[in-house]
Amino acid sequence: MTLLRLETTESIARPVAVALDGLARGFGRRPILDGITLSIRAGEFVALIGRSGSGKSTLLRALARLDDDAERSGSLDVPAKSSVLFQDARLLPWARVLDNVMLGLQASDARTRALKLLADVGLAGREAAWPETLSGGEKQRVALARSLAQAPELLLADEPFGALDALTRLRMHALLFQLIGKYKPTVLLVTHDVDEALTLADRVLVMEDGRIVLDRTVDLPHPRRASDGRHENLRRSLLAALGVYA
Ligand SMILES: Nc1ncnc2c1ncn2[C@@H]1O[C@H](COP(=O)(O)OP(=O)(O)OP(=O)(O)O)[C@@H](O)[C@H]1O
Repeated sequence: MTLLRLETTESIARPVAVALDGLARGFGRRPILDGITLSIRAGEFVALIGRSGSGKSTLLRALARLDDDAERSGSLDVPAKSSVLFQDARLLPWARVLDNVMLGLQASDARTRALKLLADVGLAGREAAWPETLSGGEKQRVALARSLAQAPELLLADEPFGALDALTRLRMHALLFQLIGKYKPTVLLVTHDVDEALTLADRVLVMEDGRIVLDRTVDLPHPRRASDGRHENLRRSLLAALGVYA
């Protein structure tokens, strides 16, 4: 009971990492984000789900400041240090694994840091490998190591496991959860997968037509169990918000 009260106090005290106020984006006057107001606390793990075309990637790109081509209004406050993890690992094919992870690192301890991150993702000993010799899951491990090596305050992940087989995806969930616990960035994960969102996130947002139509806290202990009744109820309400009735 005491522990519960302490955790609640801590979450209230945590500073806001991401603040959006009336954020709107469009292309050629076509509105895609329709005035989103949202705040995410430091260290919070937020999953964003929604139908295809609802605007999830557009929102993520706005947070990553990768949307110079869009018509824009509203305000956006995000941490200076953020990293983006995409569905494809986007490794440089001409650079070995270690050099891929060290890419863009300025600090004198860049090599040590990259080696540590590669060990964290289970790729110790593969530092000299070329990207083309890695499996899809291994490539995403390198991409995850590269993202975390930047010590991001905000990790933005756009369907990072979408192209992986089901078993590899489950293993990546466990790895991501473990590393987020260790490095504690704020996370926004875009996914189509309600179960992925419920396995990992503290909070799930459902997006539709450029708006957040549902914002649910996932107040369930880890590891999350689909057999838990509250888990199942939450799953159903998220699916219903997506227009799917289970
Ligand atoms: N650079 C762009 N120029 C024009 N239209 C764009 C651009 N980027 C996105 N859009 C449009 O914005 C809408 C939302 O796209 P977005 O990629 O954000 O959706 P999404 O929810 O991430 O979809 P999915 O789940 O299929 O990836 C789509 O209709 C898309 O065509």
